[in-house]
Amino acid sequence: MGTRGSKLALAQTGTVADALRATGAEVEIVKVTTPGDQSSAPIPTIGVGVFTSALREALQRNEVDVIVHSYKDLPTAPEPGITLAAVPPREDPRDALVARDGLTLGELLPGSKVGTGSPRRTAQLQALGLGLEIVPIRGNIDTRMRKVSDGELDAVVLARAGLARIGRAEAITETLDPIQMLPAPAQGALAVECRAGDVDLEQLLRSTLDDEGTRAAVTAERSLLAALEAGCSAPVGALAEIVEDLDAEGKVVERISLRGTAAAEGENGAVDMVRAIALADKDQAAQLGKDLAAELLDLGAGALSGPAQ
Ligand SMILES: NCc1[nH]cc(CCC(=O)O)c1CC(=O)O
Repeated sequence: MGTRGSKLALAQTGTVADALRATGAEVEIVKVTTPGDQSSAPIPTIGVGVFTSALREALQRNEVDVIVHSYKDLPTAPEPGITLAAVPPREDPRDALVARDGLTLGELLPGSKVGTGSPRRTAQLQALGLGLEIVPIRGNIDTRMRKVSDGELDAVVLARAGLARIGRAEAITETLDPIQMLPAPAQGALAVECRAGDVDLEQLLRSTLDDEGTRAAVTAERSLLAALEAGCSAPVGALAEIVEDLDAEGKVVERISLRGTAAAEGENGAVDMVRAIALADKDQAAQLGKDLAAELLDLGAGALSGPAQ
């Protein structure tokens, strides 16, 4: 099983390995270095797939048989020769604030320095109108949090799932409500891949690890992202949830509710975030994402150009 060497990647891969070992399978973990780990340039500059393509190459070269990614780091285009074998149950998808002195977002004074390297988080933080100063940062989770404990920043925004997986959830001072901050498409979910054609392994991975509800939710979110033709660094947020609804006969059925947000040009060229929500049957996840993307485009999403939005 191939993994990046970061604490987060090792924790994620370890969870998947343990689930497989519980079925009696023998698993060996192999570390693969990716250009995303070696460069400290901003992600929007070095491009989508920096964390994932080296792992996929190791898989294609038969150096490893299974790879585990943070699903949100995967490009939206499918990779020939590689199969998404399983999407395990998702962690809490929300973003989290790690602030000094236990502060929440609303308690941060105007001019407070909040660190994030994500255009999506930047745009949504600015849209809150709190007068926060957004400071671009990169590095692993520990490096980012250290900027708060060192006093260089007042707060950082990180994925709750990443903090939970490396055992640092206690540092969270506020879990951000999706009404304020929609997470990245597929945030908190893992993608487990193997070579297409490795059918026995694919079957084992799917039956052991796959979660149908998570798969439907991330399918909707990523279909929205793909339809907006945005990479992982673009300010697109999406969150799908499986909800109970009543059908025409009054019977309880499960549907998918999808919320999305994307950047649009506001007054005087400012970045505005437009938002929309839609509901569909669970087997319509991909179409739901496309429909919501169309609605966001109608509202003005995508009016801005350039790669690093
Ligand atoms: N882009 C980096 C990245 N990729 C996955 C996670 C966290 C885990 C997840 O979202 O599943 C993170 C760190 C973060 O956004 O705080």
